[in-house]
Amino acid sequence: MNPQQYSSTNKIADTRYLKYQFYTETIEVSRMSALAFFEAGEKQHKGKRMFWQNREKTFTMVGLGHAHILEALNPHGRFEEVKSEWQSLCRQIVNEEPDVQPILFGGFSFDPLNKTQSVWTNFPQAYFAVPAFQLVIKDDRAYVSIHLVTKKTESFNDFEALRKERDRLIHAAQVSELKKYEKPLVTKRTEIKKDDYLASIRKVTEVIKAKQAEKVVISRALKLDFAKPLSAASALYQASEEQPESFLFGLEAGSQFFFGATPERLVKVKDRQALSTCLAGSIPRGRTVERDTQLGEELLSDKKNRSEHQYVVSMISKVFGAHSTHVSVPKTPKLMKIRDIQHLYTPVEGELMPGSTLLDLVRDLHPTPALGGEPKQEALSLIRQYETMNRGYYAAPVGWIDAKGNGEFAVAIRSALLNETEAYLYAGGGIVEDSTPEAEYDETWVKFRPMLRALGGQLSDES
Ligand SMILES: C=C(O[C@H]1C=CC=C(C(=O)O)[C@@H]1O)C(=O)O
Ligand SMILES: [Mg+2]
Repeated sequence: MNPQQYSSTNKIADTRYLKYQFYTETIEVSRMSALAFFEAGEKQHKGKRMFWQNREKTFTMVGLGHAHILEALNPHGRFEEVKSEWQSLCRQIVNEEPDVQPILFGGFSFDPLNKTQSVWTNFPQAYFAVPAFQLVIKDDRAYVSIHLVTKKTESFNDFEALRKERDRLIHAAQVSELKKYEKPLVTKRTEIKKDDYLASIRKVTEVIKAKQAEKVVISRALKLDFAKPLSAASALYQASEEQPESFLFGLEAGSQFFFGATPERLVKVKDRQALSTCLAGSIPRGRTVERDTQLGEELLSDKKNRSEHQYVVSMISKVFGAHSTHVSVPKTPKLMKIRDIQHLYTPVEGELMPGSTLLDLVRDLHPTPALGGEPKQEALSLIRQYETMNRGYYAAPVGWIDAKGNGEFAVAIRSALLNETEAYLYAGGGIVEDSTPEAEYDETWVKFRPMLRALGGQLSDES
């Protein structure tokens, strides 16, 4: 691979990978179910699997096993660390494949400075991996790649063993019966620190009225207990059934599995074209067409929701202005209608400037005021102060980047952490001057709905 493919302005001299060789081999295979491939790795690769499907369903990636792991330890430089390590590693690619690139998949925690004890024990501040076996389905074609990152110069035997395992996985995925996954049986549903959540909204609203911040996103968690452990494949299946019009992602870290079906793109880069989505401001769907349209119109003209949205548009436009040219931002939001909820939505596009990369955009965008607030640092410190939980990877960037610098990150909302027989679900909302705790509380219930339905935790009077 040509080292110049990456920005030549990367001045961090990284010698860590000079001794490594990064071998890749890709074959085209008959199309198969991505979930069946994920499931085929249940025994050999459990704890080290990844799943991604974009909102448009034109790109699906499944990763099984880790050829290489990148974990960033420095809370202040984690984006840089991942970026420079990935660039260095890509320089060691021995042979370039024409159809698909090796992918680095993973995510970041929402706030590395939040020290609140949490259930996210297996997830470091940044957790990325190059899969040993990578299935990519795009343009109606399927490819399986093997990746081997090694210091050994003679790795013929290792590669032979990987080919055998690849063929086993493909065969298992192609001949497996389509599994019927049962809805899990929920034995208990707990609202975590509901009173603290309501109190935090009151406090934050006061702080906003006192002009110490303009917007702060406050969230809360629900816990579900299951009669028996829920498999990662089954959780993904349920999420895709319930929320097909979203990004679908899953990231395993040992016995824990973070997954979700989010409508929100943080940023995508393809051939140096960058695209982000401003998504903030919400109202439920109506039961009839008339009511639905009426609610949509109400959302479009509601002052509080428009202000929630505008902070996001301004911030994303500003970040795009710093990293790209030809920035386009529609003047007024549209509606994004998904199964349970309607959102205000504004796409932002631009052409990356030389020297700017996808991970630079991720670093500067996260968290947008759709998940953090405005101003960013004040909002983060208010969240640390008033939100009595640790978000872990909820509301943080999860996604992928390939060896050419193309990739996409979603904002990991409408998500849950699966921890054997328990699941933690998260939802929040943008608090502005005229927010009320009751309305925000109701809004979180609507946002919990897709994951609750997927995990069988909805009450019988909820749909
Ligand atoms: C924080 C969440 O949603 C964000 C994204 C869209 C709309 C939002 C809102 O209207 O408050 C939130 O900013 C969540 O789903 O947990
Ligand atoms: Mg809102």
